[in-house]
Amino acid sequence: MEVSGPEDDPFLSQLHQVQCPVCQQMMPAAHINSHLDRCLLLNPAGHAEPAAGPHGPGERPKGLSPPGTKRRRLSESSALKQPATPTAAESSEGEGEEGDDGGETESRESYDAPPTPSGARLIPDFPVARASSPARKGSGKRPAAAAAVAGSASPRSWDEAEAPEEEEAVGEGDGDADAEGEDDPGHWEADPAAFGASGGGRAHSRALAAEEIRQMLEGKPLADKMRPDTLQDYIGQSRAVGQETLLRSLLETNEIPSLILWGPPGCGKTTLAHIIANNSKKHSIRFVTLSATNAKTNDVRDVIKQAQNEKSFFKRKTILFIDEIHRFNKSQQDTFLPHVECGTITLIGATTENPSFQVNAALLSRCRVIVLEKLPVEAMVTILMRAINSLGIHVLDSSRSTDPLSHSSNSSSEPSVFIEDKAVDTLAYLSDGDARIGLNGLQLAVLARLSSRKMFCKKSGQAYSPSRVLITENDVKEGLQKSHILYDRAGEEHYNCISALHKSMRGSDASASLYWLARMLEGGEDPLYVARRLVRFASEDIGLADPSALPQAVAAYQGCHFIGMPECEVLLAQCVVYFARAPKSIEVYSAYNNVKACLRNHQGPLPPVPLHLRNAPTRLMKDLGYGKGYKYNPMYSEPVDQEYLPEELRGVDFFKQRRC
Ligand SMILES: Nc1ncnc2c1ncn2[C@@H]1O[C@H](COP(=O)(O)OP(=O)(O)OP(=O)(O)O)[C@@H](O)[C@H]1O
Repeated sequence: MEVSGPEDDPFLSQLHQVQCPVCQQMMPAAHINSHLDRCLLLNPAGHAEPAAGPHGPGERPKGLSPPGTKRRRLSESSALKQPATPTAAESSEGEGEEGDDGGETESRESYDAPPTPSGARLIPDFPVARASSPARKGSGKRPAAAAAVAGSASPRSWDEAEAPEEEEAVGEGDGDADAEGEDDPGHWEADPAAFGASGGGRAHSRALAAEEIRQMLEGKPLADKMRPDTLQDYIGQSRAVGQETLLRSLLETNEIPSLILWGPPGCGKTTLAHIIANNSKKHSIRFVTLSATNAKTNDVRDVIKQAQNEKSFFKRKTILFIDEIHRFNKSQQDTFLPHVECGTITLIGATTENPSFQVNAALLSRCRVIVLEKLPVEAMVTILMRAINSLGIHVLDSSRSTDPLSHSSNSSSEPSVFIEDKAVDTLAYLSDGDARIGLNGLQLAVLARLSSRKMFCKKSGQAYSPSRVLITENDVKEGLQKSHILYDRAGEEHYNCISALHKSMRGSDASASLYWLARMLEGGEDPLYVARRLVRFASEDIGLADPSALPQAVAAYQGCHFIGMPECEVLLAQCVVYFARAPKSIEVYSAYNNVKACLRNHQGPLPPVPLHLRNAPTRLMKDLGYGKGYKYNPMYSEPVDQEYLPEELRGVDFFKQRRC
């Protein structure tokens, strides 16, 4: 059961037109959130010229464009170099195909037309530092529409400047990361002023020295540092928590129902729980975090006991967040059931697996399932830009010839670290909707670049000057390769690699099989996807040549399910090598295919089941001749001469050849 809003209905979307509060362009309501994400990139302070008027909707009157300023073209960033892959297509699905409010004369076109791969993101002229993030502040008030970036326009504030209390975390897990912060020597929280929702704060144009940036990036992963605390900074996911969704109203009135957050890795499940935690603490609700990867049933019982005490003595509610809830087995999940039922705890579970299969049906029926989607490229760009701005890194228009490194000014107010716009786009694209990969890839790319520069200066005896450093597209690709092997989990690579694995096992090449397995797992492939393929392989390619292959594959699947990555990788490796070395037989597989072909090619009605093979549980059936003449094999010491196929198929042997 997905929480949905009117924007989910394509028909209503057509009827219900809304106006963008930033650029004034009219568009279907369903597109407003994704449009705003991007429109605000162009008009961070809400200074867009009205699009309607004598020039038509979305058309900018000539001359209104600020001199020397190019507007970022959304469609271009989403087109991103590999437009044909399923990932690219998927990314844009559901988020609307609209471009921005456009610049010059093509705005209307870019709203409707498919993305064009030609242009780079347009950014301000070098070296003038300007922000590109919608979430930055610095220009005084946050534009009213900015709230809608995350689908929020509620007057009720979710981001009152209040330092969140630490979450109560039992065991280790994502929830712990937040609690670690204070003690972490490399700790740095993303400057909330740099992208907060209430105006003021660090201006994007603040120039930071390379060394300063390097120090900020050390320590915790950038993804953790950038985890938003408020719904306003929660990018995308408008179908789940956008304006006018039921969930959003419930959250805003602090009526948190029990929830199952279902979505792919890095799409914001834990982040949404973290935002709910921040908010609930303001209302004196306890928020306890457990990770099903390491929590025991006793931990759950302890939490429930404490929740009961809090409820009866202090009338205090408890929200229990369980990350990776699918890792709990059914009986562990049963532990929650009565307590969710009677309201002792409000359960929020996060899972990457389909809850219909992985969550107890009784528990599921007491929770609202919120489906979070893979983040589209545009949302990824917004998230990356938020990090880039808060780090004080400046985006460089790579189509321009000016070389920032050769710029001679030594003014300390000028930015010293730049990133190519196409590097941001590439990172957004290759992250495949996983913000963690994108942010951590960015962190590695910048750190690697800054560190190599420092090393170079040290080796060459030059004084290390935190002058200009440019992060290129290649740097981010390398960064991604280090943090995450380039692997398109939803696109062609996914199918290419699984096919290569299957063929290597079929060809009995254990070494190559391991290679393809590692390529997928290191690239972030779901181990259960690989395990499912192994189950299939066990029957299709090994079959009766080694009947123990199938139980092995099923065991590997279950093992992966129990322990998850990275521990389960060795289970898969063992199974893959076993299969590569196993004798192969396609006897059953091809015979079964022959039968299917026979059925498919059959002309006319299928032949009836021979009477002697029919069961005869009633007298009437017996009278009709059901079961008559059937020879019960165990009663015969000799082989029984009896027909089992319909009359017209007599003599067909599906193991020998296709006869139909
Ligand atoms: N919608 C979002 N808006 C802004 N930042 C996001 C969003 N989603 C994810 N992030 C960033 O990505 C990081 C990882 O996201 P998060 O931990 O919420 O993913 P997840 O869906 O819980 O993934 P997993 O299933 O792997 O645990 C966060 O720390 C945050 O910085």
